[in-house]
Amino acid sequence: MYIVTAEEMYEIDRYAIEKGGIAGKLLMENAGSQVAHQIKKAYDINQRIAIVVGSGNNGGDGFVIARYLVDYGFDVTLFQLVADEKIKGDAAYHKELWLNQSDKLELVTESNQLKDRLIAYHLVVDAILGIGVSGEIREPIRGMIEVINQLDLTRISVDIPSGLPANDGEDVDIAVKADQTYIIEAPKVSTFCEPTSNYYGNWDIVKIGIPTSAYLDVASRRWRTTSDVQASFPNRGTYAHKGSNGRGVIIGAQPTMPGSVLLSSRAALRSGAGLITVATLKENISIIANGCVEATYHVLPNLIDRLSDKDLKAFDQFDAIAVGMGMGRAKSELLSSLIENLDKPVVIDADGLYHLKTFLDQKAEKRANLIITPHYGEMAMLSNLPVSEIKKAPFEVSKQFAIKHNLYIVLKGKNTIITTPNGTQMVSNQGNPGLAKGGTGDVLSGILLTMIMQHPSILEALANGSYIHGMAADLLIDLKQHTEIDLLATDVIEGLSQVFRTLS
Ligand SMILES: NC(=O)C1=CN([C@@H]2O[C@H](COP(=O)(O)OP(=O)(O)OC[C@H]3O[C@@H](n4cnc5c(N)ncnc54)[C@H](OP(=O)(O)O)[C@@H]3O)[C@@H](O)[C@H]2O)[C@@H](O)CC1
Ligand SMILES: Nc1ncnc2c1ncn2[C@@H]1O[C@H](COP(=O)(O)OP(=O)(O)O)[C@@H](O)[C@H]1O
Ligand SMILES: [K+]
Repeated sequence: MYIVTAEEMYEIDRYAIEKGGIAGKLLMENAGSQVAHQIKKAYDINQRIAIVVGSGNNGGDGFVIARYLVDYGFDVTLFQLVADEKIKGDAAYHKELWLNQSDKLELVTESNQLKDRLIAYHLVVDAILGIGVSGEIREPIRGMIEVINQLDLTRISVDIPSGLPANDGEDVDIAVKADQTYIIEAPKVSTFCEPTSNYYGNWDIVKIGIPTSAYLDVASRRWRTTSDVQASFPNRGTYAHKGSNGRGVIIGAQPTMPGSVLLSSRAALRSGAGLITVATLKENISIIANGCVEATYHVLPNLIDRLSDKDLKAFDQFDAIAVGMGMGRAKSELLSSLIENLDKPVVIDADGLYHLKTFLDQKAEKRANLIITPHYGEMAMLSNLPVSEIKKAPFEVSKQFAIKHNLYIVLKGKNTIITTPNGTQMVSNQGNPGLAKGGTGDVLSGILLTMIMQHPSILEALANGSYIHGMAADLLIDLKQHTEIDLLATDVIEGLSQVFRTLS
Protein backbone atom coordinates (compact mmCIF):
# COMPACT_ATOMS: atom_id res chain seq x y z
CA MET A 1 0.00 0.00 0.00
CA TYR A 2 1.49 3.35 -1.06
CA ILE A 3 1.58 6.46 1.13
CA VAL A 4 1.24 9.72 -0.82
CA THR A 5 1.61 13.47 -0.62
CA ALA A 6 -1.21 15.63 -1.98
CA GLU A 7 0.80 16.35 -5.16
CA GLU A 8 1.44 12.65 -5.73
CA MET A 9 -2.26 11.85 -5.21
CA TYR A 10 -3.21 14.41 -7.88
CA GLU A 11 -0.66 12.93 -10.27
CA ILE A 12 -1.95 9.40 -9.64
CA ASP A 13 -5.50 10.65 -10.08
CA ARG A 14 -4.53 12.28 -13.39
CA TYR A 15 -2.91 9.10 -14.59
CA ALA A 16 -6.07 7.10 -13.78
CA ILE A 17 -8.19 9.58 -15.69
CA GLU A 18 -5.92 10.25 -18.69
CA LYS A 19 -4.14 6.91 -19.17
CA GLY A 20 -6.62 4.60 -17.44
CA GLY A 21 -9.62 6.29 -19.03
CA ILE A 22 -11.53 6.26 -15.74
CA ALA A 23 -13.68 9.40 -15.63
CA GLY A 24 -13.26 11.71 -12.62
CA LYS A 25 -17.00 11.48 -12.00
CA LEU A 26 -16.65 7.72 -11.69
CA LEU A 27 -13.76 8.00 -9.22
CA MET A 28 -15.94 10.34 -7.16
CA GLU A 29 -18.85 7.91 -7.38
CA ASN A 30 -16.58 5.11 -6.19
CA ALA A 31 -15.17 7.23 -3.36
CA GLY A 32 -18.58 8.31 -2.07
CA SER A 33 -20.24 4.93 -2.46
CA GLN A 34 -17.37 3.16 -0.65
CA VAL A 35 -17.42 5.62 2.24
CA ALA A 36 -21.23 5.30 2.52
CA HIS A 37 -20.89 1.54 2.53
CA GLN A 38 -18.43 1.73 5.44
CA ILE A 39 -20.72 4.09 7.37
CA LYS A 40 -23.62 1.71 6.87
CA LYS A 41 -21.55 -1.17 8.23
CA ALA A 42 -20.27 0.75 11.25
CA TYR A 43 -23.12 2.98 12.45
CA ASP A 44 -26.67 2.50 13.67
CA ILE A 45 -29.42 3.19 11.15
CA ASN A 46 -31.21 5.44 13.70
CA GLN A 47 -28.35 7.95 13.74
CA ARG A 48 -29.37 11.26 12.20
CA ILE A 49 -26.65 12.23 9.77
CA ALA A 50 -25.57 15.72 8.71
CA ILE A 51 -23.23 15.89 5.73
CA VAL A 52 -21.29 19.16 5.45
CA VAL A 53 -19.82 19.92 2.03
CA GLY A 54 -17.31 22.50 0.83
CA SER A 55 -16.42 23.79 -2.62
CA GLY A 56 -14.00 21.16 -3.92
CA ASN A 57 -14.07 17.51 -4.87
CA ASN A 58 -14.08 16.54 -1.20
CA GLY A 59 -17.50 18.18 -1.10
CA GLY A 60 -18.32 16.24 -4.28
CA ASP A 61 -17.68 13.01 -2.37
CA GLY A 62 -20.14 14.30 0.24
CA PHE A 63 -22.97 14.53 -2.33
CA VAL A 64 -22.37 10.93 -3.37
CA ILE A 65 -22.27 9.74 0.26
CA ALA A 66 -25.61 11.45 0.90
CA ARG A 67 -27.23 9.71 -2.07
CA TYR A 68 -26.12 6.24 -0.93
CA LEU A 69 -26.90 6.75 2.76
CA VAL A 70 -30.46 7.82 1.98
CA ASP A 71 -30.85 4.72 -0.11
CA TYR A 72 -29.61 2.62 2.83
CA GLY A 73 -32.41 4.15 4.92
CA PHE A 74 -30.51 6.78 6.95
CA ASP A 75 -32.07 10.15 7.79
CA VAL A 76 -29.67 12.50 5.98
CA THR A 77 -29.50 16.28 5.56
CA LEU A 78 -26.91 17.90 3.38
CA PHE A 79 -25.46 21.26 4.44
CA GLN A 80 -23.68 23.18 1.71
CA LEU A 81 -21.22 25.59 3.33
CA VAL A 82 -20.33 27.59 0.19
CA ALA A 83 -22.30 29.54 -2.40
CA ASP A 84 -23.89 27.61 -5.29
CA GLU A 85 -21.50 29.01 -7.89
CA LYS A 86 -18.51 27.55 -6.00
CA ILE A 87 -19.67 24.00 -6.71
CA LYS A 88 -18.20 23.07 -10.08
CA GLY A 89 -17.18 20.17 -12.30
CA ASP A 90 -17.65 16.64 -11.00
CA ALA A 91 -18.94 17.95 -7.67
CA ALA A 92 -21.68 19.94 -9.49
CA TYR A 93 -22.64 16.82 -11.43
CA HIS A 94 -23.05 14.81 -8.20
CA LYS A 95 -24.91 17.67 -6.54
CA GLU A 96 -27.39 17.45 -9.38
CA LEU A 97 -27.80 13.69 -8.85
CA TRP A 98 -28.47 14.34 -5.15
CA LEU A 99 -31.07 16.98 -5.95
CA ASN A 100 -32.75 14.58 -8.38
CA GLN A 101 -33.29 12.32 -5.41
CA SER A 102 -33.83 14.63 -2.44
CA ASP A 103 -34.68 18.22 -1.56
CA LYS A 104 -32.74 18.04 1.71
CA LEU A 105 -30.04 20.56 0.89
CA GLU A 106 -29.56 23.62 3.06
CA LEU A 107 -27.22 26.48 2.34
CA VAL A 108 -25.41 27.48 5.54
CA THR A 109 -22.81 30.21 5.30
CA GLU A 110 -22.23 31.24 8.93
CA SER A 111 -20.78 29.22 11.77
CA ASN A 112 -23.50 30.20 14.28
CA GLN A 113 -26.13 29.05 11.86
CA LEU A 114 -24.28 25.74 11.44
CA LYS A 115 -24.13 25.31 15.22
CA ASP A 116 -27.90 25.78 15.56
CA ARG A 117 -28.56 23.28 12.81
CA LEU A 118 -26.09 20.56 13.80
CA ILE A 119 -27.39 20.28 17.36
CA ALA A 120 -30.20 18.03 16.11
CA TYR A 121 -27.80 15.44 14.63
CA HIS A 122 -25.83 12.50 16.03
CA LEU A 123 -23.23 12.21 13.36
CA VAL A 124 -21.55 14.65 11.00
CA VAL A 125 -19.83 13.60 7.78
CA ASP A 126 -17.05 16.10 7.16
CA ALA A 127 -16.62 16.69 3.42
CA ILE A 128 -15.57 20.34 3.69
CA LEU A 129 -11.91 20.32 2.68
CA GLY A 130 -9.77 17.53 1.27
CA ILE A 131 -6.20 17.43 0.07
CA GLY A 132 -6.65 20.69 -1.85
CA VAL A 133 -6.40 22.81 1.30
CA SER A 134 -3.75 25.53 1.25
CA GLY A 135 -2.65 28.30 3.58
CA GLU A 136 -4.48 29.51 6.67
CA ILE A 137 -8.03 28.28 6.96
CA ARG A 138 -10.28 31.19 6.01
CA GLU A 139 -13.57 32.29 7.53
CA PRO A 140 -16.30 31.20 7.57
CA ILE A 141 -14.88 27.65 7.17
CA ARG A 142 -12.57 28.24 10.13
CA GLY A 143 -15.47 28.98 12.49
CA MET A 144 -17.41 26.05 11.09
CA ILE A 145 -14.57 23.64 11.89
CA GLU A 146 -14.53 25.06 15.43
CA VAL A 147 -18.26 24.41 15.75
CA ILE A 148 -17.91 20.84 14.50
CA ASN A 149 -15.15 20.21 17.05
CA GLN A 150 -17.17 21.73 19.91
CA LEU A 151 -20.41 19.84 19.42
CA ASP A 152 -21.11 16.48 20.98
CA LEU A 153 -21.25 14.60 17.67
CA THR A 154 -19.55 11.65 16.08
CA ARG A 155 -17.24 13.20 13.46
CA ILE A 156 -16.53 11.18 10.32
CA SER A 157 -14.06 12.80 7.93
CA VAL A 158 -13.87 12.00 4.25
CA ASP A 159 -10.32 11.44 2.96
CA ILE A 160 -8.70 13.73 5.54
CA PRO A 161 -9.96 15.74 8.50
CA SER A 162 -10.85 19.12 6.98
CA GLY A 163 -8.10 21.69 7.42
CA LEU A 164 -5.33 19.15 8.04
CA PRO A 165 -2.33 19.18 5.68
CA ALA A 166 -1.79 15.95 3.72
CA ASN A 167 2.00 16.34 3.65
CA ASP A 168 4.61 16.43 6.38
CA GLY A 169 6.46 19.60 7.30
CA GLU A 170 3.39 21.84 7.39
CA ASP A 171 1.92 23.39 10.55
CA VAL A 172 -1.61 22.49 11.59
CA ASP A 173 -3.74 25.62 11.64
CA ILE A 174 -7.18 24.32 12.58
CA ALA A 175 -8.66 20.97 11.59
CA VAL A 176 -11.60 18.71 12.34
CA LYS A 177 -10.80 16.30 15.16
CA ALA A 178 -12.29 13.22 13.60
CA ASP A 179 -13.47 10.12 15.42
CA GLN A 180 -13.16 8.21 12.16
CA THR A 181 -11.60 9.02 8.81
CA TYR A 182 -12.26 7.12 5.62
CA ILE A 183 -9.15 7.80 3.60
CA ILE A 184 -9.73 7.76 -0.14
CA GLU A 185 -7.51 5.39 -2.12
CA ALA A 186 -4.14 5.82 -0.35
CA PRO A 187 -3.02 7.03 3.08
CA LYS A 188 -1.56 10.51 3.08
CA VAL A 189 1.82 11.25 4.66
CA SER A 190 0.22 13.17 7.57
CA THR A 191 -1.54 9.97 8.67
CA PHE A 192 1.80 8.80 10.07
CA CYS A 193 3.19 11.99 11.64
CA GLU A 194 2.76 12.58 15.37
CA PRO A 195 1.42 16.18 15.23
CA THR A 196 -1.25 15.24 12.66
CA SER A 197 -2.10 11.57 13.15
CA ASN A 198 -4.42 12.14 16.12
CA TYR A 199 -6.75 14.28 14.02
CA TYR A 200 -7.64 11.25 11.93
CA GLY A 201 -9.08 9.28 14.86
CA ASN A 202 -9.55 5.71 13.79
CA TRP A 203 -8.88 5.37 10.07
CA ASP A 204 -9.62 3.00 7.23
CA ILE A 205 -8.81 3.14 3.56
CA VAL A 206 -11.43 2.85 0.83
CA LYS A 207 -10.22 1.89 -2.64
CA ILE A 208 -11.77 3.60 -5.61
CA GLY A 209 -10.45 1.62 -8.57
CA ILE A 210 -7.15 3.35 -9.36
CA PRO A 211 -4.75 0.79 -10.88
CA THR A 212 -1.45 0.10 -9.08
CA SER A 213 0.39 1.07 -12.26
CA ALA A 214 -0.64 4.68 -11.57
CA TYR A 215 1.54 4.70 -8.44
CA LEU A 216 4.69 3.14 -9.80
CA ASP A 217 6.62 6.14 -11.08
CA VAL A 218 5.11 8.55 -8.60
CA ALA A 219 5.09 7.27 -5.02
CA SER A 220 8.16 6.03 -3.16
CA ARG A 221 6.67 5.41 0.27
CA ARG A 222 4.81 2.29 1.32
CA TRP A 223 2.87 1.17 4.35
CA ARG A 224 3.81 -2.32 5.51
CA THR A 225 0.89 -4.73 5.83
CA THR A 226 0.65 -8.24 7.25
CA SER A 227 0.41 -9.73 3.78
CA ASP A 228 3.59 -7.88 2.69
CA VAL A 229 5.42 -9.46 5.61
CA GLN A 230 4.00 -12.88 4.87
CA ALA A 231 4.96 -12.62 1.20
CA SER A 232 8.55 -11.65 1.89
CA PHE A 233 9.33 -13.60 5.05
CA PRO A 234 12.27 -15.98 4.50
CA ASN A 235 11.43 -19.65 4.23
CA ARG A 236 13.40 -22.22 6.14
CA GLY A 237 14.52 -25.00 3.81
CA THR A 238 14.32 -28.62 4.91
CA TYR A 239 18.10 -28.90 4.61
CA ALA A 240 18.78 -25.62 6.41
CA HIS A 241 21.80 -25.55 8.71
CA LYS A 242 22.87 -22.90 11.18
CA GLY A 243 25.10 -21.26 8.62
CA SER A 244 22.20 -20.77 6.22
CA ASN A 245 20.14 -18.93 8.84
CA GLY A 246 22.69 -16.23 9.42
CA ARG A 247 25.70 -15.77 11.68
CA GLY A 248 25.68 -12.45 13.48
CA VAL A 249 27.82 -10.65 16.00
CA ILE A 250 26.54 -8.18 18.58
CA ILE A 251 29.10 -5.75 19.97
CA GLY A 252 28.53 -3.65 23.06
CA ALA A 253 27.76 -3.35 26.78
CA GLN A 254 29.65 -1.59 29.49
CA PRO A 255 29.57 -3.53 32.77
CA THR A 256 26.75 -1.23 33.91
CA MET A 257 24.55 -2.24 30.96
CA PRO A 258 24.91 -5.95 30.21
CA GLY A 259 21.12 -6.27 29.82
CA SER A 260 21.18 -4.30 26.59
CA VAL A 261 23.27 -6.84 24.72
CA LEU A 262 21.51 -9.72 26.45
CA LEU A 263 18.19 -8.44 25.08
CA SER A 264 19.59 -8.00 21.57
CA SER A 265 21.17 -11.44 21.47
CA ARG A 266 18.09 -13.23 22.79
CA ALA A 267 15.89 -11.32 20.34
CA ALA A 268 18.20 -12.19 17.44
CA LEU A 269 18.10 -15.87 18.35
CA ARG A 270 14.33 -15.90 18.95
CA SER A 271 13.89 -14.37 15.49
CA GLY A 272 15.62 -17.35 13.98
CA ALA A 273 19.33 -16.48 13.64
CA GLY A 274 21.54 -19.52 13.08
CA LEU A 275 24.35 -18.35 15.27
CA ILE A 276 24.87 -15.31 17.49
CA THR A 277 28.15 -14.25 19.04
CA VAL A 278 28.31 -11.52 21.66
CA ALA A 279 31.49 -9.47 21.62
CA THR A 280 31.88 -7.71 24.94
CA LEU A 281 34.10 -7.14 27.98
CA LYS A 282 35.22 -10.23 29.86
CA GLU A 283 33.40 -9.26 33.07
CA ASN A 284 30.03 -9.18 31.25
CA ILE A 285 30.17 -12.64 29.83
CA SER A 286 29.00 -14.73 32.79
CA ILE A 287 26.05 -12.38 33.33
CA ILE A 288 24.97 -12.37 29.70
CA ALA A 289 25.61 -16.08 29.25
CA ASN A 290 23.36 -16.72 32.23
CA GLY A 291 20.44 -15.31 30.26
CA CYS A 292 21.52 -16.54 26.85
CA VAL A 293 23.16 -19.92 26.84
CA GLU A 294 22.68 -20.35 23.08
CA ALA A 295 25.10 -17.52 22.16
CA THR A 296 28.86 -17.78 21.94
CA TYR A 297 31.20 -15.10 23.27
CA HIS A 298 34.13 -13.08 22.02
CA VAL A 299 36.19 -11.12 24.54
CA LEU A 300 37.07 -7.52 23.74
CA PRO A 301 39.78 -5.82 25.85
CA ASN A 302 37.78 -2.55 25.89
CA LEU A 303 35.16 -0.72 23.85
CA ILE A 304 37.32 2.31 23.16
CA ASP A 305 40.31 1.38 21.01
CA ARG A 306 40.30 0.61 17.33
CA LEU A 307 39.55 -3.07 16.78
CA SER A 308 42.66 -5.20 16.42
CA ASP A 309 43.38 -7.09 13.21
CA LYS A 310 42.57 -10.27 15.09
CA ASP A 311 39.15 -8.96 16.14
CA LEU A 312 38.43 -7.65 12.63
CA LYS A 313 39.37 -10.97 11.13
CA ALA A 314 37.07 -12.76 13.57
CA PHE A 315 34.17 -10.40 12.80
CA ASP A 316 34.74 -10.81 9.09
CA GLN A 317 33.41 -14.36 9.45
CA PHE A 318 29.93 -13.07 10.24
CA ASP A 319 27.13 -12.09 7.88
CA ALA A 320 26.13 -8.93 9.74
CA ILE A 321 26.92 -6.94 12.84
CA ALA A 322 24.91 -5.00 15.45
CA VAL A 323 26.80 -2.49 17.56
CA GLY A 324 26.28 0.23 20.13
CA MET A 325 23.82 -1.17 22.68
CA GLY A 326 24.95 -0.25 26.20
CA MET A 327 28.33 0.73 24.79
CA GLY A 328 28.69 3.99 26.71
CA ARG A 329 29.59 7.36 25.28
CA ALA A 330 33.24 7.69 26.28
CA LYS A 331 35.33 8.64 23.25
CA SER A 332 35.79 5.50 21.17
CA GLU A 333 37.30 4.48 17.85
CA LEU A 334 35.80 1.01 17.85
CA LEU A 335 32.92 1.85 15.53
CA SER A 336 34.95 3.82 12.99
CA SER A 337 37.51 1.02 12.73
CA LEU A 338 34.70 -1.48 12.23
CA ILE A 339 32.95 0.30 9.42
CA GLU A 340 36.13 1.32 7.64
CA ASN A 341 37.41 -2.24 7.52
CA LEU A 342 34.48 -4.60 7.15
CA ASP A 343 32.27 -4.89 4.12
CA LYS A 344 29.10 -5.98 5.99
CA PRO A 345 25.72 -4.65 6.99
CA VAL A 346 26.14 -2.96 10.37
CA VAL A 347 23.14 -2.07 12.55
CA ILE A 348 24.09 0.89 14.74
CA ASP A 349 21.90 1.68 17.74
CA ALA A 350 21.88 3.57 21.02
CA ASP A 351 25.35 4.81 22.10
CA GLY A 352 26.76 3.68 18.78
CA LEU A 353 24.83 6.56 17.21
CA TYR A 354 26.73 9.05 19.38
CA HIS A 355 30.03 7.61 18.19
CA LEU A 356 28.86 7.65 14.59
CA LYS A 357 28.07 11.34 14.91
CA THR A 358 31.71 12.14 15.66
CA PHE A 359 32.86 11.08 12.19
CA LEU A 360 29.71 11.09 10.09
CA ASP A 361 30.37 14.43 8.44
CA GLN A 362 34.03 13.68 7.78
CA LYS A 363 34.96 11.81 4.66
CA ALA A 364 35.63 8.55 6.52
CA GLU A 365 35.91 5.65 4.10
CA LYS A 366 32.90 3.41 4.66
CA ARG A 367 33.02 -0.15 3.46
CA ALA A 368 30.09 -1.30 5.52
CA ASN A 369 26.40 -0.96 4.68
CA LEU A 370 25.16 1.20 7.54
CA ILE A 371 21.76 0.89 9.16
CA ILE A 372 21.02 3.39 11.93
CA THR A 373 18.09 2.91 14.29
CA PRO A 374 17.49 6.22 16.11
CA HIS A 375 14.45 7.22 18.11
CA TYR A 376 13.43 10.86 17.66
CA GLY A 377 15.85 12.14 20.33
CA GLU A 378 18.77 10.34 18.71
CA MET A 379 17.72 11.57 15.27
CA ALA A 380 17.72 15.13 16.66
CA MET A 381 21.25 14.58 17.98
CA LEU A 382 22.44 13.20 14.63
CA SER A 383 20.79 15.82 12.45
CA ASN A 384 21.17 18.87 14.72
CA LEU A 385 17.44 19.53 14.37
CA PRO A 386 14.98 19.95 17.24
CA VAL A 387 12.77 16.93 17.96
CA SER A 388 9.68 19.04 17.14
CA GLU A 389 10.97 19.68 13.60
CA ILE A 390 11.62 15.99 13.02
CA LYS A 391 8.18 15.05 14.33
CA LYS A 392 6.65 17.57 11.96
CA ALA A 393 8.55 16.26 8.92
CA PRO A 394 9.83 12.77 9.72
CA PHE A 395 9.64 11.54 6.12
CA GLU A 396 11.44 14.51 4.64
CA VAL A 397 14.11 14.73 7.35
CA SER A 398 14.84 11.00 7.13
CA LYS A 399 15.00 11.08 3.36
CA GLN A 400 17.45 13.96 3.20
CA PHE A 401 19.64 12.47 5.91
CA ALA A 402 19.69 8.98 4.37
CA ILE A 403 20.60 10.31 0.93
CA LYS A 404 23.22 12.73 2.25
CA HIS A 405 24.98 10.11 4.39
CA ASN A 406 24.29 7.09 2.21
CA LEU A 407 22.74 4.92 4.90
CA TYR A 408 19.52 3.20 5.96
CA ILE A 409 17.48 4.79 8.73
CA VAL A 410 14.96 3.11 11.00
CA LEU A 411 13.34 6.11 12.70
CA LYS A 412 11.59 4.52 15.68
CA GLY A 413 8.32 5.59 17.20
CA LYS A 414 4.62 4.79 17.08
CA ASN A 415 5.04 4.79 13.32
CA THR A 416 8.49 3.52 12.48
CA ILE A 417 9.76 5.01 9.22
CA ILE A 418 12.42 3.11 7.31
CA THR A 419 14.40 4.95 4.64
CA THR A 420 16.94 3.56 2.16
CA PRO A 421 20.04 5.40 0.95
CA ASN A 422 18.14 6.38 -2.20
CA GLY A 423 15.13 7.73 -0.31
CA THR A 424 12.61 4.88 -0.71
CA GLN A 425 10.52 4.63 2.46
CA MET A 426 8.42 2.11 4.31
CA VAL A 427 6.30 2.53 7.42
CA SER A 428 5.35 0.00 10.07
CA ASN A 429 2.61 1.16 12.43
CA GLN A 430 2.52 -1.96 14.55
CA GLY A 431 3.18 -1.60 18.26
CA ASN A 432 1.69 0.22 21.22
CA PRO A 433 2.74 2.47 24.11
CA GLY A 434 3.65 -0.65 26.12
CA LEU A 435 6.86 -0.53 24.07
CA ALA A 436 7.78 2.90 25.43
CA LYS A 437 10.18 1.34 27.95
CA GLY A 438 13.92 0.80 28.30
CA GLY A 439 15.23 -2.19 26.39
CA THR A 440 12.64 -2.52 23.64
CA GLY A 441 15.01 -0.79 21.21
CA ASP A 442 17.71 -3.34 22.05
CA VAL A 443 15.21 -6.07 21.22
CA LEU A 444 14.51 -4.40 17.89
CA SER A 445 18.24 -4.26 17.04
CA GLY A 446 18.54 -7.99 17.59
CA ILE A 447 15.51 -8.72 15.45
CA LEU A 448 16.78 -6.44 12.67
CA LEU A 449 20.17 -8.14 12.73
CA THR A 450 18.56 -11.51 12.09
CA MET A 451 16.21 -10.20 9.42
CA ILE A 452 19.11 -8.59 7.54
CA MET A 453 21.06 -11.84 7.55
CA GLN A 454 18.11 -13.73 6.10
CA HIS A 455 16.82 -11.41 3.39
CA PRO A 456 18.57 -10.20 0.23
CA SER A 457 16.87 -6.80 0.51
CA ILE A 458 17.86 -4.71 3.53
CA LEU A 459 14.70 -2.60 3.11
CA GLU A 460 12.42 -5.66 3.22
CA ALA A 461 14.38 -7.02 6.17
CA LEU A 462 14.09 -3.79 8.16
CA ALA A 463 10.39 -3.47 7.38
CA ASN A 464 9.71 -7.07 8.42
CA GLY A 465 11.78 -6.68 11.59
CA SER A 466 10.03 -3.48 12.66
CA TYR A 467 6.68 -5.06 11.90
CA ILE A 468 7.19 -8.24 13.91
CA HIS A 469 8.63 -6.29 16.87
CA GLY A 470 5.48 -4.15 17.06
CA MET A 471 3.21 -7.09 16.30
CA ALA A 472 4.69 -9.09 19.19
CA ALA A 473 3.80 -6.26 21.55
CA ASP A 474 0.30 -5.97 20.09
CA LEU A 475 -0.42 -9.69 20.30
CA LEU A 476 0.74 -9.85 23.91
CA ILE A 477 -1.88 -7.23 24.74
CA ASP A 478 -4.63 -8.50 22.42
CA LEU A 479 -4.25 -12.02 23.81
CA LYS A 480 -4.38 -10.56 27.34
CA GLN A 481 -0.98 -11.91 28.34
CA HIS A 482 0.16 -8.42 29.31
CA THR A 483 -1.06 -4.84 29.48
CA GLU A 484 0.65 -1.72 28.15
CA ILE A 485 1.70 -1.03 31.74
CA ASP A 486 3.49 -4.26 32.61
CA LEU A 487 4.80 -5.25 29.17
CA LEU A 488 8.60 -5.58 29.29
CA ALA A 489 11.27 -5.88 26.63
CA THR A 490 11.83 -9.52 27.60
CA ASP A 491 8.12 -10.21 27.04
CA VAL A 492 8.44 -8.88 23.50
CA ILE A 493 11.15 -11.47 22.84
CA GLU A 494 8.93 -14.26 24.16
CA GLY A 495 6.00 -12.87 22.16
CA LEU A 496 7.85 -13.46 18.88
CA SER A 497 6.80 -17.08 18.92
CA GLN A 498 3.13 -16.07 18.72
CA VAL A 499 3.99 -13.70 15.84
CA PHE A 500 5.58 -16.46 13.79
CA ARG A 501 2.63 -18.76 14.43
CA THR A 502 0.21 -16.04 13.37
CA LEU A 503 2.15 -15.17 10.23
CA SER A 504 2.66 -18.70 9.00
N1 LIG B 1 -7.60 11.33 -5.10
C1 LIG B 1 -8.52 10.92 -5.92
O1 LIG B 1 -8.24 10.15 -6.75
C2 LIG B 1 -9.89 11.43 -5.75
C3 LIG B 1 -10.15 12.40 -4.80
N2 LIG B 1 -11.37 12.78 -4.50
C4 LIG B 1 -11.62 13.83 -3.52
O2 LIG B 1 -11.15 15.07 -3.98
C5 LIG B 1 -10.50 15.77 -2.93
C6 LIG B 1 -9.58 16.80 -3.47
O3 LIG B 1 -10.38 17.69 -4.19
P1 LIG B 1 -9.93 19.19 -4.53
O4 LIG B 1 -8.66 19.17 -5.26
O5 LIG B 1 -11.07 19.82 -5.21
O6 LIG B 1 -9.65 19.82 -3.11
P2 LIG B 1 -10.62 20.11 -1.87
O7 LIG B 1 -9.74 20.08 -0.67
O8 LIG B 1 -11.83 19.30 -1.85
O9 LIG B 1 -11.11 21.61 -2.09
C7 LIG B 1 -10.22 22.66 -2.37
C8 LIG B 1 -10.97 23.95 -2.22
O10 LIG B 1 -11.07 24.26 -0.85
C9 LIG B 1 -10.97 25.65 -0.65
N3 LIG B 1 -9.85 25.93 0.24
C10 LIG B 1 -8.56 25.56 0.07
N4 LIG B 1 -7.81 26.02 1.06
C11 LIG B 1 -8.64 26.69 1.88
C12 LIG B 1 -8.43 27.40 3.09
N5 LIG B 1 -7.22 27.50 3.63
N6 LIG B 1 -9.49 27.97 3.70
C13 LIG B 1 -10.71 27.87 3.16
N7 LIG B 1 -10.97 27.22 2.01
C14 LIG B 1 -9.94 26.64 1.37
C15 LIG B 1 -10.71 26.28 -1.98
O11 LIG B 1 -11.90 26.79 -2.48
P3 LIG B 1 -12.14 28.34 -2.81
O12 LIG B 1 -12.85 28.89 -1.60
O13 LIG B 1 -10.82 28.95 -3.02
O14 LIG B 1 -13.00 28.32 -3.99
C16 LIG B 1 -10.23 25.13 -2.82
O15 LIG B 1 -10.55 25.26 -4.17
C17 LIG B 1 -9.86 14.67 -2.15
O16 LIG B 1 -9.51 15.03 -0.85
C18 LIG B 1 -10.93 13.59 -2.19
O17 LIG B 1 -11.87 13.78 -1.14
C19 LIG B 1 -12.48 11.99 -5.00
O18 LIG B 1 -13.53 12.78 -5.35
C20 LIG B 1 -12.23 11.06 -6.13
C21 LIG B 1 -10.93 10.88 -6.61
N1 LIG C 1 4.00 4.61 21.73
C1 LIG C 1 4.59 3.65 21.01
N2 LIG C 1 3.88 2.91 20.14
C2 LIG C 1 4.48 1.94 19.41
N3 LIG C 1 5.80 1.64 19.49
C3 LIG C 1 6.56 2.33 20.33
C4 LIG C 1 6.00 3.37 21.13
N4 LIG C 1 7.01 3.90 21.87
C5 LIG C 1 8.13 3.22 21.57
N5 LIG C 1 7.87 2.28 20.62
C6 LIG C 1 8.85 1.35 20.03
O1 LIG C 1 9.69 0.86 21.07
C7 LIG C 1 11.07 0.88 20.70
C8 LIG C 1 11.83 1.83 21.62
O2 LIG C 1 13.16 1.93 21.24
P1 LIG C 1 14.21 2.82 22.03
O3 LIG C 1 13.62 4.15 22.32
O4 LIG C 1 15.49 2.77 21.32
O5 LIG C 1 14.31 2.03 23.41
P2 LIG C 1 15.60 1.61 24.26
O6 LIG C 1 16.75 2.42 23.79
O7 LIG C 1 15.25 1.95 25.66
O8 LIG C 1 15.78 0.16 24.06
C9 LIG C 1 11.07 1.29 19.24
O9 LIG C 1 11.05 0.16 18.42
C10 LIG C 1 9.77 2.08 19.06
O10 LIG C 1 9.28 2.01 17.75
K1 LIG D 1 -12.63 16.22 4.77
